[in-house]
Amino acid sequence: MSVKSRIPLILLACGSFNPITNMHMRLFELARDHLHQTGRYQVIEGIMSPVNDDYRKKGLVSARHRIAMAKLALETSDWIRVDPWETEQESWTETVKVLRHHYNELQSKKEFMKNKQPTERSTENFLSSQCSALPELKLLCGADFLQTFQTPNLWKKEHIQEILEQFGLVCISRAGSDPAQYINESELLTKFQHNIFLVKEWIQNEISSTQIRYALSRGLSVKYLIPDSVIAYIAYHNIYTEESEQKNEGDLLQPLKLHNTAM
Ligand SMILES: Nc1ncnc2c1ncn2[C@@H]1O[C@H](COP(=O)(O)OP(=O)(O)OP(=O)(O)O)[C@@H](O)[C@H]1O
Ligand SMILES: NC(=O)c1ccc[n+]([C@@H]2O[C@H](COP(=O)(O)O)[C@@H](O)[C@H]2O)c1
Ligand SMILES: [Zn+2]
Repeated sequence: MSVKSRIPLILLACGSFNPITNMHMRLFELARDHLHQTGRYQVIEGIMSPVNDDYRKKGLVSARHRIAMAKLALETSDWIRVDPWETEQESWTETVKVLRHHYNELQSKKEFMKNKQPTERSTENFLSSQCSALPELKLLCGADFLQTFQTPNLWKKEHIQEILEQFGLVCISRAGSDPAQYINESELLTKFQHNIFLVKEWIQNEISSTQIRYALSRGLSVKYLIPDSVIAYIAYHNIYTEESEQKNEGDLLQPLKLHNTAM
């Protein structure tokens, strides 16, 4: 299959990014390599969508800062961008609705670009009149994210189904998580496994935002784990403190509040 006849594809990663780490950016690079190696896809854009403040996760600092840090970190990427839409909504948005939003955006852009000249931007090029099909939009995540599908009251079954059936998932391995096992254990995931790309990261790396926040709060170095520009931003605004770590302490995650019918 020539590069031109490949299916254009956009990767969307949803998460706290509190703060963004080098591994968050690696997820995109790993997923793109894997999809290109299938010979069927051409990855044209990566979108990082930080979660709304109303998600209520412990230690979640303001979206304004999380967005600013992600923008700084992604300055050196020519294909991954941060999208603030989720953070601009009045409350937390279910992930399937974030996917729907971005897909609708693509459709509107396509309509707009119909008779326009191609520009230097990759996505707009694909949306111009030369290409009839819309790009596919897939949710990008780490293996622990896939595991959360099993948590009672966290996800609606019909949402998991829509994510898998209408969009698809690209899942990067993570130490301590066995995505193949989660698929086997779930009838729904097994049914749609043709739409789940499992990507093995051979250079295992257990950077996590939580560990970064802990290190920072103890005054330890996080250099080479997150970009220098992000380290400088955190220091300048004194973002991660003992106080910020107490935020939402004891609170229930918004999806659990919304989906727990027993409450
Ligand atoms: N080291 C890693 N390996 C694989 N996937 C990762 C890794 N770190 C983060 N991810 C993935 O990145 C996405 C966003 O994750 P998130 O913002 O929760 O980061 P995190 O490092 O897991 O933070 P926290 O420690 O606060 O949970 C999720 O899909 C998560 O699985
Ligand atoms: N039902 C849902 O749509 C649902 C439930 C739990 C988490 N999520 C999303 O998954 C991501 C999880 O991020 P964290 O791993 O940082 O908690 C967030 O973007 C959150 O909005 C979605
Ligand atoms: Zn996480």
